[in-house]
Amino acid sequence: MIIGLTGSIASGKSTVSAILQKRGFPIVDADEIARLVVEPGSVVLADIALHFGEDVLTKSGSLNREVLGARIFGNEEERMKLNRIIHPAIRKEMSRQKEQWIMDGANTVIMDIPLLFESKLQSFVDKIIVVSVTPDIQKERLMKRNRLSEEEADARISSQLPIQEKERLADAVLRNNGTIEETQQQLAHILSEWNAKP
Ligand SMILES: CC(C)(COP(=O)(O)OP(=O)(O)OC[C@H]1O[C@@H](n2cnc3c(N)ncnc32)[C@H](O)[C@@H]1O)[C@@H](O)C(=O)NCCC(=O)NCCS
Ligand SMILES: Nc1ncnc2c1ncn2[C@@H]1O[C@H](COP(=O)(O)OP(=O)(O)OP(=O)(O)O)[C@@H](O)[C@H]1O
Repeated sequence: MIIGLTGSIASGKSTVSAILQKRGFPIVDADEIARLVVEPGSVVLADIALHFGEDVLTKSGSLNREVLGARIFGNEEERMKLNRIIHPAIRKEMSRQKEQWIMDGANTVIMDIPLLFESKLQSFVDKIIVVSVTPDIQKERLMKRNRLSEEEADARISSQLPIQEKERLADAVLRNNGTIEETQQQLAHILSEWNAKP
């Protein structure tokens, strides 16, 4: 079974994915792949520099994530431009890793994809878990983790589908407002209902 793990920015996907990894589930992580495909020397990074200018690169030639983030969050045209450049490479590598895990005999593969609904990737997966938080907690955790102002946090949150919409499209919703232990319990319940084993 392929389980899609999604949610909103800073709702707790990586936290849940770390719990799953500890329990032995193989993880395909779209954020990690997004970093892999822009490594110095890659075609995708060259393409980004061509379309966004050399100032999105650091002196050593790697991607300056802070600069590019500030350019795309809050500017829909720029964000779509980046998505068009980087998403095909991310999708290709996600499929490759998934196939590899299946060939290696995994029963269940977890695909952690923040933009699963926005990018219409539902057909990649059999079941979808949405990790959800209330808007206040989400903003607070995002501002703290990324050291963002309220305005910057709002720009990132509003670049994605509203969390309520994602909840409606989910097979299961994990409410990550409380402690990690509470989240862990909800997760165990979902996995046992689906009989999902690594
Ligand atoms: C703009 C970049 C360089 C900013 O890097 P930064 O280290 O600040 O953020 P990071 O990559 O850790 O992403 C954090 C979260 O932001 C959200 N996010 C990232 N990219 C996007 C996007 N294009 N649209 C909407 N939300 C996004 C996701 O929820 C993600 O989990 C980076 O996010 C990026 O390369 N984005 C494009 C790739 C992408 O769409 N990634 C999302 C998963 S496919
Ligand atoms: N139940 C919880 N209690 C307290 N803090 C939490 C909880 N769950 C997650 N956090 C914290 O909230 C922040 C966001 O969580 P996490 O990074 O897992 O979200 P994410 O959905 O993966 O984010 P992104 O979309 O940006 O990749 C992190 O700093 C994390 O440590």
